[in-house]
Amino acid sequence: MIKLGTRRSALATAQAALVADALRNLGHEVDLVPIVTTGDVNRAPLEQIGGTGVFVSALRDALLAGEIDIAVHSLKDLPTAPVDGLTLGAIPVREDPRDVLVARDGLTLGELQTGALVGTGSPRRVAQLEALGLGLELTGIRGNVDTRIAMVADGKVDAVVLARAGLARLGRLAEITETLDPIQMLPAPGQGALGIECRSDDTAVLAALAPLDDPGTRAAVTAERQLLATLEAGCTAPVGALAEVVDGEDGPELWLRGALGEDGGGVRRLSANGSVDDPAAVGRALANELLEQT
Ligand SMILES: NCc1[nH]cc(CCC(=O)O)c1CC(=O)O
Repeated sequence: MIKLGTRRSALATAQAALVADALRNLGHEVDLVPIVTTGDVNRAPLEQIGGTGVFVSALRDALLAGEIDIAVHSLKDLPTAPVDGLTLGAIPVREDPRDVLVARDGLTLGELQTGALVGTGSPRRVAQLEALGLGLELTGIRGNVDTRIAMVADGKVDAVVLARAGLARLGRLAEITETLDPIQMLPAPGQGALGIECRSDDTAVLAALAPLDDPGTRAAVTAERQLLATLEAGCTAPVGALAEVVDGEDGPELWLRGALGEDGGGVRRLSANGSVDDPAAVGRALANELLEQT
């Protein structure tokens, strides 16, 4: 019996169900264990209560205490610092990593008028939206995906920016009015990917998780997360990153794009290629290049 810990939000529940089903299809018995985190109870802005890491620590505590055997995380919410005794046993194939616009009347970003109110609490999204110079009015919002979409329907904002992957997992792709090109809006490091965490010494669970791992996704998100770690940006800082395994002249290569919000507004963007066998090196190199430009 594998005990899978999950938060109660619709997105966390959907993601836990995906992993539970995959494990059951492989013949494992899975028990879902609900976990409540500070971020679910306290509605204050995330920056005030410790960033998106607050969603993660309760799950990690339960893992280390043996109350659960695996935790399913949105990789973009998982702090980059390793935790003693825990490891990512599997990183499954990722969903479309891009951000999307959900706007009133089917509008796209380019169709929103100057002064249109766009809801997002993410410094990464704010930095990149402002850099487009569209004169949009940005307002910090928090809440789950349903709440954010409801703010558009209720006329509280003209649009919100969300991760496409979340909408896909909640069956709400029909709400999207535009999928944003990463040239304008680089997603968060790890966006669209799940990280399945377990105890490093739990050989039975590690063996159960191994078939769920996708090496290409693991390489891509390793590069993105190393870029973030090297920038020492933490999870609420304005960093965008997107890596892909592409066919190079001498076989597969890792292609990484990075975006860094600057203090005075504006966004610095760079990209790098490197070996699929050392994705962290690609992330580190690109981070250093971005820092050199400051
Ligand atoms: N920060 C909340 C969060 N964490 C993961 C997702 C979406 C799913 C994913 O990116 O894997 C979302 C919602 C959003 O940003 O729209």
